Amino acid sequence: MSRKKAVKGKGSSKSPTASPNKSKDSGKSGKGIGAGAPSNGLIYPSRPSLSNSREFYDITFKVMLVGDSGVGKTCLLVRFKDGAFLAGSFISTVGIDFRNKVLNIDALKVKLQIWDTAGQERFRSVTHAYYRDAHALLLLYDVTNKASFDNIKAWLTEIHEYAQQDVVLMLLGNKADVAHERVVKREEGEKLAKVFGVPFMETSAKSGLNVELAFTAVAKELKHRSTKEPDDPKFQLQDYVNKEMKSAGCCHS
Ligand SMILES: Nc1nc2c(ncn2[C@@H]2O[C@H](COP(=O)(O)OP(=O)(O)OP(=O)(O)O)[C@@H](O)[C@H]2O)c(=O)[nH]1
Repeated sequence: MSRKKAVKGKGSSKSPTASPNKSKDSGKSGKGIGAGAPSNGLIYPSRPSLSNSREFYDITFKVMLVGDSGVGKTCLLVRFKDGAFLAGSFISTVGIDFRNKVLNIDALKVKLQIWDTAGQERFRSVTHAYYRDAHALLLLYDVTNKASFDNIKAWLTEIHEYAQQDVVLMLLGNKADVAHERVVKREEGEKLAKVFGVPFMETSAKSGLNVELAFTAVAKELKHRSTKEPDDPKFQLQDYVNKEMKSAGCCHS
């Protein structure tokens, strides 16, 4: 499969929904983020709205994929959106790209607008500008690349600097399918996540392991936060993920 990545300023040839040049959400839903929306970017249409994939939704959130170049951000998004794996030669994302997906979460249609950022250092200033609007961040490293794991601390520093304080954050160890080249143990990922107090799991864009779960868990947390009554118990993202993995029998890669 030939691969093309987003080119900042020219829109994406990879995704028909994406164009950083257009107003956010392309205005196709008539409910563009920022247009009459509260300052936190949440959109509560008075009646169900159309996402730009022409699916109705009740509420929408922005999720950003971050992490070193090559960890699999684009592949994770494509797996989630299209159920396919982008095999073959690796073409780095240029700038930023987004795609939408509507999920059914507890009787609500939740639209995730998922931003795929370029991991390369030279695009950092472009991606910084998008952090403050993100409701959730999926921070990826590659279990076959120690440097990408070691860089997680630097990514967290960057996130604390640029993202909203209450952003939903999740650490993902991607490429869990590659047993023979693994250099970061699952336990190491778990330990690091514990130190920083963030939920964690391993994923594989190639096999699909935990991909749907990662996005669903984040969508559940966001939906819970935005609809919960003061007395409602807090949604425990890590507990939810652990329970789901256990029931799917997929705790280990
Ligand atoms: N085996 C395996 N390979 C993967 C997986 N995810 C991504 N890859 C491969 O890793 C390479 C990089 O994937 P991308 O998704 O383009 O990486 P990226 O994080 O978007 O990189 P940048 O756009 O530069 O930030 C590609 O060759 C993919 O085929 C995975 O889960 N398993």
